[in-house]
Amino acid sequence: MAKLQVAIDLLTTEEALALAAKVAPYVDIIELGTPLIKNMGSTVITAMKAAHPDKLVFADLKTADAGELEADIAFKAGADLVTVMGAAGNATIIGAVKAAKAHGKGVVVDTIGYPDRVKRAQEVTALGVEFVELHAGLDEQWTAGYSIQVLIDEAARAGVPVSIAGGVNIDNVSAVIQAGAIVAVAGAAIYGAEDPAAAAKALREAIDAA
Ligand SMILES: O=C([C@H](O)CO)[C@H](O)[C@H](O)COP(=O)(O)O
Repeated sequence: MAKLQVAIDLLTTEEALALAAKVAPYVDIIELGTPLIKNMGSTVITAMKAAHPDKLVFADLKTADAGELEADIAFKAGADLVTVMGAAGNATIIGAVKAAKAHGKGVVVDTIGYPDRVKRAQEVTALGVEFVELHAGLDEQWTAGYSIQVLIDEAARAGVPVSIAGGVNIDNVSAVIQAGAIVAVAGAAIYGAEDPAAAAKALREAIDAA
């Protein structure tokens, strides 16, 4: 069954915990966004895992170097999954995977900004990562002409475990799952909704029906 990941791009631990409390019944993975971790440090990871020990806590570190060291910090704080940039060297990804194995946790590679996301997804899967995030970041989403269809098409031909992030919402989540993504990542569609719990519930139901 495909998973729903809520991406929390809020800026304080208090706000993140409040949102997670509302949407936890409907999500499998709670992502602490990069701006949130940069603002609050690894303490937000510890607080979220303590509040939701039954969920996978995803620390969106977007590591570009010192893979083993940065991943180790997040795993010690309570993360289950951490991100490393696909644009980083293989040595960085291998280092993070080493830390993940030591903790019994996992690494996700984020392909944001990478020219050929499918090729990189296939390469890094061989390095032992859990899955690869086919990702159009917020800046790319706000660029004229952006469509999530690009990511959906890439997922359909990736042939390796992928998630999709970059404007997932109730109108496109079925296509995201039907394309083969094992995880649908939804940020603004949940935290920006008037009723985040209802938004998460609708996404959960659409995923389960896809
Ligand atoms: O990872 C993200 C971005 O780089 C900011 O941290 C987002 O969480 C990701 O893009 C999902 O958010 P939405 O696109 O708002 O669904």
